[in-house]
Amino acid sequence: MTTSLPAPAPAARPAGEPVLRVAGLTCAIGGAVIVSDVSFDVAPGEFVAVIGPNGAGKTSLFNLLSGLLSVTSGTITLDGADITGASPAARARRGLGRTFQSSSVFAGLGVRENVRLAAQARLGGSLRPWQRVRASDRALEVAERALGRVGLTARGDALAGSLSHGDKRKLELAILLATDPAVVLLDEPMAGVSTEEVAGLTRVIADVHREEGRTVLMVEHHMDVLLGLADRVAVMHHGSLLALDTPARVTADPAVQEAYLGDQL
Ligand SMILES: Nc1ncnc2c1ncn2[C@@H]1O[C@H](COP(=O)(O)OP(=O)(O)OP(=O)(O)O)[C@@H](O)[C@H]1O
Repeated sequence: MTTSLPAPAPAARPAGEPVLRVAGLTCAIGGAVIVSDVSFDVAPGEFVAVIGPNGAGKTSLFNLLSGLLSVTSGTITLDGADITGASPAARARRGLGRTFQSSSVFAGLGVRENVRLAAQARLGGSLRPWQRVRASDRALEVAERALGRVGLTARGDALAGSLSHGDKRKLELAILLATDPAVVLLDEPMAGVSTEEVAGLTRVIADVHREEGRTVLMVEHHMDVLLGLADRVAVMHHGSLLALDTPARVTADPAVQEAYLGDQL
């Protein structure tokens, strides 16, 4: 049984335009500029890695994109629409989804139930009561499909809290996929994952990108994983965008090596 979520509203974005455009993005908090004049475009289906030393502004950039932090100046355009002042929920409805560094899973609920709730919220949020039963059936189908995509079908009945770190990360991804985002922000999806589980999680993320055609932006400290997945790498340093180029060019860039002060890239 296969199903898909309702087709998203037609994009306002003309063909060839970026799916995400960030222009002059700046965020100042209490006199400190934590993101400074960052501009870049992301093409539909592109995989952009976001790297940088600790405190460089990577998570803050994601918080600005997803609406958890307010923009001081600059604009964010998603699929042709200005979302700079939109709420996180409005951005999610427009197709911007994100995972968090810390786990967002309900540990006391079943694995399938966690994903079904996310699908239900997406499908049933604006429905009238008599339409909700149908939405509930469809939410279960969407949940099964998302679990299949991340390889957790067999764990559907398990309590989410009983999963290994790696499987919890897969569950977070399934929860995200159930909301059918066009642009996916992954914030350190490998954090806390055992070395043995990194390869499996990397494959799942690669599939979500290649086979599902989703645009991915990913912050990750596992550099070997990132450089293998990414079309381009954005390097943040002191809140600014230091470089944005192919993995090969970025790793050879003396300014990037300097930013890491000799740390292995
Ligand atoms: N809400 C906030 N209020 C004040 N300062 C903040 C806030 N959020 C982040 N910062 C500061 O902004 C800077 C960038 O932090 P951020 O978490 O974005 O860096 P990062 O590159 O994600 O770091 P890490 O790799 O360690 O997660 C840090 O100096 C941090 O202390």
